[in-house]
Amino acid sequence: MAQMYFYYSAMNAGKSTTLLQSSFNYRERGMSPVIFTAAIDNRFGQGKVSSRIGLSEEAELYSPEDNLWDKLSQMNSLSRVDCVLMDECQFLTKDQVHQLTEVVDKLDIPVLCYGLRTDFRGELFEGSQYLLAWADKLVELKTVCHCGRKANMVIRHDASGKAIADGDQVEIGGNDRYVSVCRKHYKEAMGQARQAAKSA
Ligand SMILES: Nc1ncnc2c1ncn2[C@@H]1O[C@H](COP(=O)(O)OP(=O)(O)O)[C@@H](O)[C@H]1O
Ligand SMILES: Cc1cn([C@H]2C[C@H](O)[C@@H](COP(=O)(O)O)O2)c(=O)[nH]c1=O
Ligand SMILES: [Zn+2]
Repeated sequence: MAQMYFYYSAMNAGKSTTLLQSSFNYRERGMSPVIFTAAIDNRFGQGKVSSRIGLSEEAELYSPEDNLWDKLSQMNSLSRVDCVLMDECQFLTKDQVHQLTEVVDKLDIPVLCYGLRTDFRGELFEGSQYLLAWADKLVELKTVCHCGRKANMVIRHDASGKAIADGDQVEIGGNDRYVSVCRKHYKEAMGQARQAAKSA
């Protein structure tokens, strides 16, 4: 029986790298994986999954209004899909996570989802919330804070490099806007950001 996996982490933990490595593993066994990424995240050009260490592959795009069951069942009827690799899964909607469970349960295709657990405010993204609730396997990918602890939180900076405590949940960016840190250093940064906002 196929399963749904959620590989989650803070930013810069190697999610895209791991996804591309899985794709390579499927292909070298003569199998056909399909890669999807969020249309909104166009940091490395649209229709591509790229890792910061230089690997890159073509990807299908998804947007919140897309029905992933319709897309994937149609693709699978034209040519067998052996595995679905989904990047930036924090941007999935609740309905789309449900559609992906249907791909696993009805088509018996493994779905491997990669994404952030929480946003810069420490709140769950919608996609991550339902993946944490419904995936068969939860796998944490780890990265390191500047202090050496596991970095499981993400700080967003403004243009001048100051940590921000509030704002829209979604803002596309990379190392220029975000840094992954441990919970202790996240709390310190948020305390300073709130203090600065009060005295401004
Ligand atoms: N196989 C690996 N070996 C060593 N470092 C890695 C490996 N994969 C990723 N990294 C490190 O992780 C960083 C982030 O990789 P990336 O896949 O872009 O992360 P994410 O998708 O989680 O943001 C890279 O810059 C590199 O420092
Ligand atoms: C923390 C946080 C992140 N985002 C965005 C920033 C990036 O475009 C992606 C995550 O990229 P990754 O390196 O592949 O993990 O998500 C956001 O919109 N809001 C946030 O709070
Ligand atoms: Zn730390």
